[in-house]
Amino acid sequence: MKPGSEAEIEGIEAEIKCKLEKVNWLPGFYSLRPDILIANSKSYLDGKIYGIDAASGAAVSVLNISPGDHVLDLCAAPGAKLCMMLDLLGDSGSVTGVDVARHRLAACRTMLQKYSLGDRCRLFVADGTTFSLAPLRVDSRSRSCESSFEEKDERFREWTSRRPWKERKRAAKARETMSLKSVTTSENPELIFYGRHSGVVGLSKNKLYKTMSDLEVSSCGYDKVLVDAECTHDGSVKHIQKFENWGWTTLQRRVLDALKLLRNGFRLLKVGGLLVYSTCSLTVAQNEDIVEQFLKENASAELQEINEAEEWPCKSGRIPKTLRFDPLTSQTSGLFVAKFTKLAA
Ligand SMILES: C[S@@+](CC[C@H](N)C(=O)[O-])C[C@H]1O[C@@H](n2cnc3c(N)ncnc32)[C@H](O)[C@@H]1O
Repeated sequence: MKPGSEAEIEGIEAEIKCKLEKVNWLPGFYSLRPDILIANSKSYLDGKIYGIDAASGAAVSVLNISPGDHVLDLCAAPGAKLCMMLDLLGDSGSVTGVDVARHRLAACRTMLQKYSLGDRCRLFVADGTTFSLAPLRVDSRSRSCESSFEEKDERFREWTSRRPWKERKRAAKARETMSLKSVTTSENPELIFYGRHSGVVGLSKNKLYKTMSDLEVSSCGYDKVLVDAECTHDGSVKHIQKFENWGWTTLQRRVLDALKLLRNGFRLLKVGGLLVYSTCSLTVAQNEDIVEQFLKENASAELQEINEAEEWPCKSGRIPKTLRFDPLTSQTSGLFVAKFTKLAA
């Protein structure tokens, strides 16, 4: 439930004709009978309730988002976790959402606008395995992270969905080039949304597209990173049919992509920051094997205990400190969660 809407719970129950049962292990979460459809209800359309699996909510809460955090969501679309992160962030800090699928990220933008949550958010269509943009730290605390080069290029005005004709033409051309090359690595990520307090308004393009050196990342990188990697979705009953039709090659590709996403997410994390890696797959190949390989490669990565999980209806993964939610144990979709911190080199 959107924070602040709890007071209206009786009205919401009356409207959707169903009692909301508190999920007693996850604050702010309520469960509904599976036959209740909320998508057309007024409460949903007014943004008082969202539909998000409790295990996904748990993965976000593991990040321990606090006001002022600069958060990176490397696989953001369609955006349920991103919305929850923005809700937790309050009125300082920022969330940068990245996704390689433009149409999915556009749906995410619609959701942000529907829930009026986009104020501190920016969305980029980009490949998360190579994304390199720094968070925009505009508060006095971290001014030293800003570059001091002279800016001569034009500055971003407030976001409007009605883009000037010239700008739309430029964006369409950029998309065309991108699809021709079918890689985004050498191109600037495509900014498809930014909120009034995301740090983008008033900024020059040079500054927005400034990438971070490894040295800068240690102090100016993101405070929190979520890598909710694309997987074979076999932990979700809704998607299980798709998994049956996919083969060994799909699995191998997903494993490789997930490892690359995790590596890059971790590269962009500042020292002392937290990264959560999650997938909705139940396979060891997409979960524990990746964690194991990643820890082998990264002496500065430390797997963290998820203390909250003592109260949660989930099991330990095959590697201690990792978690697995599954439909039987947790009455949620399947989800694997691992939490890392970055140690000083
Ligand atoms: C499991 S979904 C993410 C769900 C999302 N976190 C949420 O809560 O709604 C995985 C997403 O990863 C995106 N993706 C796959 N490969 C990617 C890549 N290399 N870079 C960025 N996004 C990628 C897919 O387009 C998909 O939207």
